[in-house]
Amino acid sequence: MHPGPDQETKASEQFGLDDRSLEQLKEKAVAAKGRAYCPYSHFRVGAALLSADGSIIVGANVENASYPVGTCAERCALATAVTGGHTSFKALAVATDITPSASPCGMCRQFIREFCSLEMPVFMYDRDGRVVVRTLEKLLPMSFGPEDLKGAALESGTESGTG
Ligand SMILES: O=c1ccn([C@H]2C[C@H](O)[C@@H](CO)O2)c(=O)[nH]1
Ligand SMILES: [Zn+2]
Repeated sequence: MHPGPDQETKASEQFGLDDRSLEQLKEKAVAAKGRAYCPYSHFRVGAALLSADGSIIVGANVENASYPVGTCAERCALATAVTGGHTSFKALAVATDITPSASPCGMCRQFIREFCSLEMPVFMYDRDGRVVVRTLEKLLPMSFGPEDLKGAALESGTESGTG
C-alpha cells in the first residue's frame, strides 16, 4: 500500500489540522531542507513548526567544523519560533532525503518536549514525500518536562527559584 496523501488526510483529521495548513507545513519543511548547512554529514534536514496562530516557522540543520557544536533542524526551528514569540504549537514537520523517513534525535525530542504538548503530531517526510506521523508522547514516552520541576519546587517551598 502506498501511504501517500490518503494517510496525510487521515492524520490531519485525526489531529484537527486543515489539509491546507498541513500541505504548507510539508512544503516549508521540504524547502527548509534546501537551506541546511551540512558540509560534513551531507545529510539535509528541514523542519517546520505550525504555530497556534497559524504561522509557520522553519529551521534546518547547521553543522560546525567542531562537529558536536552543530545543531539539528528541529532545535533550530524551535529556537527561532520561541525567540519570535511563539509559545504554542499545533504540529511539527521534518523532511529528509532518505527513505524511510528519519525521526528527530533524542536531544531534539527532549527539546520539543519543553514547548509542545504530548498530543502534538510530528510528521516525518521521506525523500518521496511519504509521511509517517507520531505524537510526541509516542516518540518520547514517560518523559520529563517543566511541570515535573514545578512539583519539586512546590514540595521544597522554593518555587520563586531564589533558593
Ligand atoms: O532528526 C534529525 C536527525 C539528524 N539531523 C542532523 C544533525 C546532523 O547535522 C546531520 C547528521 O546527523 O543531520 C537533524 O537535523 N535532525
Ligand atoms: Zn536532533
